Amino acid sequence: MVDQSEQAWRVLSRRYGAQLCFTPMIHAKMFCDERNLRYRQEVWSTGEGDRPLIVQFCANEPEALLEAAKRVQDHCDAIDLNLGCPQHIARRGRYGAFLQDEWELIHKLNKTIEYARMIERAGAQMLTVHGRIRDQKGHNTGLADWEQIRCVKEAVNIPVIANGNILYFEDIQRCLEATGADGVMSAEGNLYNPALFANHNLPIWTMAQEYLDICQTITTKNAYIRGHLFKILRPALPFHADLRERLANANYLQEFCGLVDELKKRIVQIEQIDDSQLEHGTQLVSVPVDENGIKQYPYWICQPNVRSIVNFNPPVSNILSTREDTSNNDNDHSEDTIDFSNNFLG
Ligand SMILES: Cc1cc2nc3c(=O)[nH]c(=O)nc-3n(C[C@H](O)[C@H](O)[C@H](O)COP(=O)(O)O)c2cc1C
Repeated sequence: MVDQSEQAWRVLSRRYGAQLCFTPMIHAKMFCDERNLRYRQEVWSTGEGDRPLIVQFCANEPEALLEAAKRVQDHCDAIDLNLGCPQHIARRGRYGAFLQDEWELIHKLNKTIEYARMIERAGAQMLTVHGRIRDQKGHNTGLADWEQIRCVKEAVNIPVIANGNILYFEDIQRCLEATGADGVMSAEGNLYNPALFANHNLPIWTMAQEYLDICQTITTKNAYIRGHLFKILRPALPFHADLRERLANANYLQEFCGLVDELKKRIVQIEQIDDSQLEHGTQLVSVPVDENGIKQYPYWICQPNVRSIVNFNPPVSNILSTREDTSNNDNDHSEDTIDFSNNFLG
């Protein structure tokens, strides 16, 4: 995840059950540019315990992809090519989901032809499929279509990782059963509750403090930290606008730590919470569920952001895409939907 699956976040996510992590998407050409070492330092760091790790690149020149891959090959377990980013910047840069229009180029990049099967024949050893089309972003995100992922899984022989709609721990098993996939990937679900894979719902301050502790030992950009804290603390921030403001302006690790402590102090006092009971991940046994299947956690517990489900518009039939980058506020829906399912299903 761009700006969000940095080393410190991966350490946290692995502690809570993530068994395989991806780096943020890295621009292969910029990564290899000796005049842009700053970019390389910003987007790439790893260390002990950060395996298995997949490094994701975006590229439209085979040579750049190869060179970038060679630079990291001793520090990771696989290289992933982004074929899913639907943002403006990807269109301008001719990468991500816009390579869907450039099969010749994909063929060159992967030595294959014919999308899912093509990618398999190319020598890809694993395929991660996000069951949304390119236009499903921003307010139109909606639900991912697991049926389409199942079709891809049936069409290829390499392991398939299913992606999309993982809000709760139970969704992992549901998704595995619905798609027949070999694994499940979560992006947004993980950002709002990094303990998703461990079936824990910790207080937001416990999770935030643990992440900040990791950042004490792994240098992490303030912008990344701010982004993560906004998501972890999200359910409580509307009630503490002053802390939201402090978070927006914080520039030192100590400031981040201070505001998380303050938030905790306030909530524990207001809600009369016995924090000692909660530190190690309480299973909230009976959480009410609304008519859309959304669990009604207290606002101080890590929980998914359900924006995309609430605004769900049924997607057109036969959809399929790879992954989407929702990190930018890109609300351009002017493009036509492109249906690749027939190519996948053969
Ligand atoms: C903040 C953010 C950054 C993302 N960055 C990337 C990226 O760098 N590469 C990629 O393939 N997908 C990226 N995605 C898309 C996710 O990998 C995933 O396909 C999408 O969010 C749907 O999965 P989810 O429902 O679990 O969030 C990003 C998503 C988010 C929320």
